[in-house]
Amino acid sequence: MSFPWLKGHGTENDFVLLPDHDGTIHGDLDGAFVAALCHRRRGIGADGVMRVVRTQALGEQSAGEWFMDYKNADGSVSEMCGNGIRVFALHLVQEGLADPSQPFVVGTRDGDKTITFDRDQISVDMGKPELRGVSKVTADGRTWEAQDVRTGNPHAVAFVERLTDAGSLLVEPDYDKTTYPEGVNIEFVVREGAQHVSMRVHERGSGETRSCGTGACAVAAAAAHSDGAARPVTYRVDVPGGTVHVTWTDDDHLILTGPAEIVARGDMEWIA
Ligand SMILES: N[C@@H](CCC[C@H](N)C(=O)O)C(=O)O
Repeated sequence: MSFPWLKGHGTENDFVLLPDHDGTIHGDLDGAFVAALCHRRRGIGADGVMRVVRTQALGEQSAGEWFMDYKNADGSVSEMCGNGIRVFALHLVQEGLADPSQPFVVGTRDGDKTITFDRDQISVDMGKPELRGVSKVTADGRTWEAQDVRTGNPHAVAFVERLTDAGSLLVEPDYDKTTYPEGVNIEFVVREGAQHVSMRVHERGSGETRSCGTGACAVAAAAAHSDGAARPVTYRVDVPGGTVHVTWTDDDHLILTGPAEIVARGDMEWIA
């Protein structure tokens, strides 16, 4: 059986999109199938998969018609993906399923997210960050303190001198399993100037990726917190795949702004 699919990315965090509007094609979106699709050698290759499905068809609660059913490259479920939701929103707009002239809502496992288009930039209201305590992360034989930040999903943010300090990131850095029993996305951050940082990330369920939107939000919140910055404040966050901006508003919301691109579409027959 063939089914529609698309490939897209947001600052090179790349995704396979599976339109399944009524939830009749992909069942529960099997984790093993997602992992096979995402494999960089044996599959299509991606950091994650997003099923484009009606909220009602999944039985989820959302004010939005469309729900981002997101899974990581290893098939595990995550609550939220900041780059993915911009790609998802662009797809809805390109297919005439959402109107970019006004804000619209997309449902996620982290609740409803409001999307706003401004030419080639897409903004997502990511909600309120939660800054918890500090734990430790270890990579390439070195250990740093890391700020625990929740931006819908868990993050450990470590400020380092150089992005290369974290080594190859081919293996998952060590982290405090008591603080993060559900696993964690780990960001290594360098300060580049006032309200300007750069980062690398090792994502839970996907390994090192070229960008992470929820991670950029966690990094901006951790930097603003340690700077004692007055709100509203905007941080520029450089990632290996480009640049995003994060504004921490007066009313304590993080707004993630960046690009998105759909690069391919077609029908697929998965025969593996
Ligand atoms: N790349 C994403 C985050 C995807 C989910 C993450 N790996 C997790 O397991 O929480 C982003 O852009 O936010």
